[in-house]
Amino acid sequence: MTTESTKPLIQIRGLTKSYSQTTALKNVDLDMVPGQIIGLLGPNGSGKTTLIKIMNGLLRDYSGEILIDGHKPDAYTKSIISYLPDDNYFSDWMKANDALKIFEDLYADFDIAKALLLMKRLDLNPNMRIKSMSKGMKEKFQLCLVMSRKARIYILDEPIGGVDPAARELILDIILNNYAEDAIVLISTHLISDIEKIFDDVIFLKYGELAMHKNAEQLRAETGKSVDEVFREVFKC
Ligand SMILES: Nc1ncnc2c1ncn2[C@@H]1O[C@H](COP(=O)(O)OP(=O)(O)OP(=O)(O)O)[C@@H](O)[C@H]1O
Repeated sequence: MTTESTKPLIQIRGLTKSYSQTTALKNVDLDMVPGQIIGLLGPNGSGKTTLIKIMNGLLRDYSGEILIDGHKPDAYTKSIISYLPDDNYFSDWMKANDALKIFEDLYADFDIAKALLLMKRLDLNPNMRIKSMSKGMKEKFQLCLVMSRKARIYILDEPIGGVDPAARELILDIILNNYAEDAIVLISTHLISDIEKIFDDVIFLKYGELAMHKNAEQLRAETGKSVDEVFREVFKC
């Protein structure tokens, strides 16, 4: 029986996306249920960002179907997804405080007090100009914004790529402790060994095709290996 909590919040069927010469996604089927942190893994060019962009309604010319809470990507699905892109989207003139105000205006579910608290934990000054932040500081700041929304789905594209190893643990702790129990957190990353302990499920994409979607604990039990080791075997890296 499908209960409310096991009913997929994200359903993808036969998803295919081509860019002129390249097929970035081929016939991908995926179900994602609430209450899970899911690792979206694959080597460079395997289609992770393409999938994330389609989920966020940023790419529309695909074939197949993607339903998020029963809706094709649209204004409603944007309102329930909190998205951390892998690039910086702020203007040069902005201070952190300005971005906080913009988030407050844009998203009804944004909790500014929470964002300020997370910034304090990460030693970020709200009066700092975003342009003057280092790459790692910008990443931390964007994560504070994104995790301060009470969203049903969080999509984090490389959330710890630019931060130093010492801060990574703190960031993982912030991710783990700041999403609702019935939300989905989808994390795309190359730093598998650093993050895998927080994954419930892992998805492997290989040349745009779904190579695996499995419970991380089950994968480790079946293979006697870490997710990182299995990944290196599958992708020979
Ligand atoms: N705008 C574009 N125009 C043409 N081809 C593209 C475009 N964006 C992506 N591609 C191609 O689609 C494929 C998938 O790219 P995508 O960015 O989705 O991979 P990725 O798994 O996110 O890679 P990475 O780990 O390097 O970020 C690649 O072959 C890439 O060259």
